[in-house]
Amino acid sequence: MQRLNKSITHAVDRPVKVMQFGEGNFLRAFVDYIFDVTNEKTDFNGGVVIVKPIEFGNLDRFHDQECQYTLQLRGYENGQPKEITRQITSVVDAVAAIEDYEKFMEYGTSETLRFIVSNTTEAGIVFDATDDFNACPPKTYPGKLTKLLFERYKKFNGAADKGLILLPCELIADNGIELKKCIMQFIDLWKLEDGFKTWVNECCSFCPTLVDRIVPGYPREDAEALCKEWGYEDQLIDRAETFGLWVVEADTNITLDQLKKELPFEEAGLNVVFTKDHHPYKERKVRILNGSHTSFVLASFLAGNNIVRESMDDPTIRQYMEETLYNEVIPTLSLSKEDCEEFTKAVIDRFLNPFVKHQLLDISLNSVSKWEARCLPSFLGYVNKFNKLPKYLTFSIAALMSFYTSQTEAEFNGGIVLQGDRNGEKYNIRDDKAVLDFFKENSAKSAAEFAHAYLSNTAFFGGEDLTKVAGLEEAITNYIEDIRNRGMRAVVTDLVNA
Ligand SMILES: NC(=O)c1ccc[n+]([C@@H]2O[C@H](COP(=O)([O-])OP(=O)(O)OC[C@H]3O[C@@H](n4cnc5c(N)ncnc54)[C@H](O)[C@@H]3O)[C@@H](O)[C@H]2O)c1
Ligand SMILES: O=P(O)(O)OC[C@@H](O)[C@@H](O)[C@H](O)[C@H](O)CO
Repeated sequence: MQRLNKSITHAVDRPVKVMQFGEGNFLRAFVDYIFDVTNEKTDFNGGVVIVKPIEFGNLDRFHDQECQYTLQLRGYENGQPKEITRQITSVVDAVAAIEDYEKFMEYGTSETLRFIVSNTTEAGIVFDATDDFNACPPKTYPGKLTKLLFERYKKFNGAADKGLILLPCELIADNGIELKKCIMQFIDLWKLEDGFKTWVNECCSFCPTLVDRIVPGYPREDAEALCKEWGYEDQLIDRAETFGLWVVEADTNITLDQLKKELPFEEAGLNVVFTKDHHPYKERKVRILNGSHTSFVLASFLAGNNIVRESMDDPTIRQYMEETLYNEVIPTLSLSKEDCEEFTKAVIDRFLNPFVKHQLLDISLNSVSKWEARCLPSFLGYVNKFNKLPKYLTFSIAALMSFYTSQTEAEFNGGIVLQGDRNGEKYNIRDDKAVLDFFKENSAKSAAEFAHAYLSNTAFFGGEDLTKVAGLEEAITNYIEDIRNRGMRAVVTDLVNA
């Protein structure tokens, strides 16, 4: 069978206007789709060049099919099933920042470039004082970007119209502001000239954004049948839900009107909100949708489920999930109860999407930092507001600790994971090395010692010592002991019935 290529998709040659750091499933199902539709429906006419920002992995799959790929969006809209299968042609090239450094810089300093998007996971936007300006490229994402901007500033003699608009998609708080902060730190560390600092400050826009689309990615089970049906081979098939929302905040260097004009997403009929304040959208999404994932997924997995949809069909987990959101998360949010309840209802419908097989183990990646970012604010908000422990959010800590229980290391995708045991079946626990080392060392201890070690580890809870929360250590100790003795299914069933 022929490999997908430009002659099949009839891709049009377009100038590179967008540079995208990250080649993962999410950006391809979201940002590249958005630019693809915008190219079709408006005169935007911009290509995306994908940059692989880290050493890991290679871009052969992209080059083998001239960066073309098929995206399948599936879900329900107004009670009716909806499916969009679309050949994405917006990506015009893919380069590795390390291996293809010169080409990467060529794109970075091209006349036509105007936007930078990124999704480098929660680990990407960091300042590291050991990063080196003279390295080609510097090792961190913000370090690479600082050097790229500097080369651009030099090449165009600081021309104001050669500044860039940065649209980071990472799910961290104030992603645009954090990214700019890191760049400013690198400018100071590397003693780059004042004119450059002024150019970055005045001619580049760092727009915080919030993204929302559930992307399970490559459909392993169906890929062969799909390729047969389409009549071509595609190693980059991507699958996601039909729902998608991008909230983009204008920074002070650009007006909302100019941003809308430069990014004609509204004209293209896309669900993009341009706003002066993205915070309410972010709080609602991260605390309700992501917080819900992080609080029920580990318990659900240990209770025997494998995907989100199956968890929603499990009455015990469904009740766990709904009571967490309605009784414990929503009362801690700043938006109105009505607004939050409407959003929650929509999230439940999205979790029920029969076409999306979202693996619990995929969501479980890096759960310790996710609990801190997505659940801790609701947990502490509830304790402060009601002066008691929230039943389910408290239990979710014990579920996380049970899921992370292991002394066995294994190799996975070139890295080290811990191997958990679900009734004799092995599963991978994937997180930062320091987190895995902690659980390897502590998870075999008595329930009381394990609970004390975890809750008092302030690095896991934004500097908070959770042993100071009245009754928490005892509650977690009891849950852990109970789960060890009777298994997750029995304990979680009793929990929802209590
Ligand atoms: N999958 C979803 O449903 C979904 C939805 C919304 C947001 N997200 C966000 O997307 C991210 C994961 O993306 P994905 O699902 O496409 O996974 P992925 O593993 O396919 O992609 C991750 C990307 O991040 C890059 N990366 C990883 N560590 C990095 C580092 N330290 N510095 C620079 N780049 C780094 C990788 O090169 C890769 O391009 C997560 O941060 C998640 O919050 C995912
Ligand atoms: O992608 P992660 O690993 O950061 O988090 C897992 C899920 O909560 C997440 O992917 C959601 O499905 C997504 O954020 C929805 O927009």
